[in-house]
Parts: sequence; structure tokens; C-alpha cells
Amino acid sequence: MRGLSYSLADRVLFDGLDLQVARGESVAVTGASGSGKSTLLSCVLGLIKPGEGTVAVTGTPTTGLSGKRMARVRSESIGMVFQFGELLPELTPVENVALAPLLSRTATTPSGDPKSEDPFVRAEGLLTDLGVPVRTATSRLSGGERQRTAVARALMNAPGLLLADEPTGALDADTRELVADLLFSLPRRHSCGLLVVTHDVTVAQRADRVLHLRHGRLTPADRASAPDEVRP
Ligand SMILES: Nc1ncnc2c1ncn2[C@@H]1O[C@H](COP(=O)(O)OP(=O)(O)OP(=O)(O)O)[C@@H](O)[C@H]1O
Repeated sequence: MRGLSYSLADRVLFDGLDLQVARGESVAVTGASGSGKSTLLSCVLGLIKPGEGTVAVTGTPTTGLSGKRMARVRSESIGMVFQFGELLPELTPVENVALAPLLSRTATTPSGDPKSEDPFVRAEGLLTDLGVPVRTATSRLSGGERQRTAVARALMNAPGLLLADEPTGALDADTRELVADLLFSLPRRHSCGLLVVTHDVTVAQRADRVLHLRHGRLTPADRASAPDEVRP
């Protein structure tokens, strides 16, 4: 993201913000409630158009893309982990993970060979790798198992960029540690960039870089020592 600016009706949210996340790297963004962390991810996902500035995902400029082409960038290049997992309880864990590529028919293997691997086989492999029981109902999974299922789903398209919005926010302390360990191991294991937004400083500190969002800009967290406030 380069020179990103975005305003709400009553205040400036981003004011010439810059951010680059490399493959193999993890970056955590912290900031006060309402500072714009989730909105930042929405700009990367192309769900919100910035007033000024540019966004590129795995080298593809996305700022001016049509909805259809942006949807393709999302399905091919981005994986997303939400705070509450957002799994469908009616489906099995394997079905939850395989669903998006089955619907969009854009599943790729890590080597980038489209459709060369059955989504169900890949989903089961990822879940097994992440320690999720595959022969159980989704509704019976523990909180940590649900989030690991959500991580497996985000990895299905072998994304160049993983986004996570408060990925441990709904977990107890022990489970949070396990899921955070897993999440921050992904950039190196899967050769993707990881951008995490979180309130949780103990989670953020695991990232290669921690940035603080304040007054519409990102600064290294250790330099952001003044108390936070949301600027009117
Ligand atoms: N659809 C919307 N329309 C108008 N304003 C919005 C919309 N979505 C979010 N906002 C506002 O944008 C600001 C930033 O919201 P955002 O969710 O990005 O903050 P955040 O830093 O992620 O907050 P939190 O840590 O509480 O989740 C907030 O003031 C919020 O009320």
C-alpha cells in the first residue's frame, strides 16, 4: 500500500499510509479501537476503495480493478482468517475448507498448477497437517480446532498474502498461544506474507515487524509510546 488515504464522513482514517509485506514475512498492526485496523484489511481485499493511493497484491495493482477482477485476485492470491472462524456448522471440517475452491473452481496447488489436486484431498491434507480431526462434526470442534480449520481454509489457494483480523480474539489464553504459534509459522512454511491486525500485544510481538496505526499512519510500535486517541 502506498500513499493510502481514506476518510469517513467525520474524520480522516488513513493519511498517506504506506505498508509493504514481503513473502515469508509477518507484520502485525496494532492500534486503538476504531483506528482503522479492519478497514485497512478491507482496502487490501478491495472491499473499500481508498480516496488516494495505490494497493498491489502479489505484484498486481488492485486499486482500479473491477469487482470481478478483484474477486479473482482475492480467490487466487489472498487467504483470510476472521476472529470467529466463520465456519459453516452444517458442513464437515473438510467441506468447510474445500468449499471456496469447489465453488470458484480456482484451486491451485502450491506449485501453482490449477486444479491438479482434488480440493477434498488438499483440504484433508491441510487439516491433518494442522492437527484438526477430520472425521468429526464442525460443531464439535474446540475453539482452537475451529481456528485451525479457518487457517487451513485460508491456505487452500496457496495464497501469496494471508490476512488475519483478530485471529485469536475469541480464544482462551492457552489456545491463543497455540493458534498464534501456528499462524506466525505460516509465512516461512508456505512462502506467503502475513498481515495480522490485533489488539493483543502478546500476539503482535510474535511478528517480524509490529506497526502501530495512529492518526492515519503506521509507525514501528516501539516508537508509538504516546497514549492512543481516535482523532476527531
Ligand atoms: N461501513 C462503515 N461505514 C462507516 N463507518 C465505518 C464502517 N465500518 C467501520 N466504520 C468506522 O470506521 C472506523 C474504523 O473502524 P475499524 O473497524 O476499521 O476499526 P478497528 O481499528 O478495526 O477497530 P476495533 O479494534 O474496535 O475492531 C470506526 O470509527 C468505525 O465506526
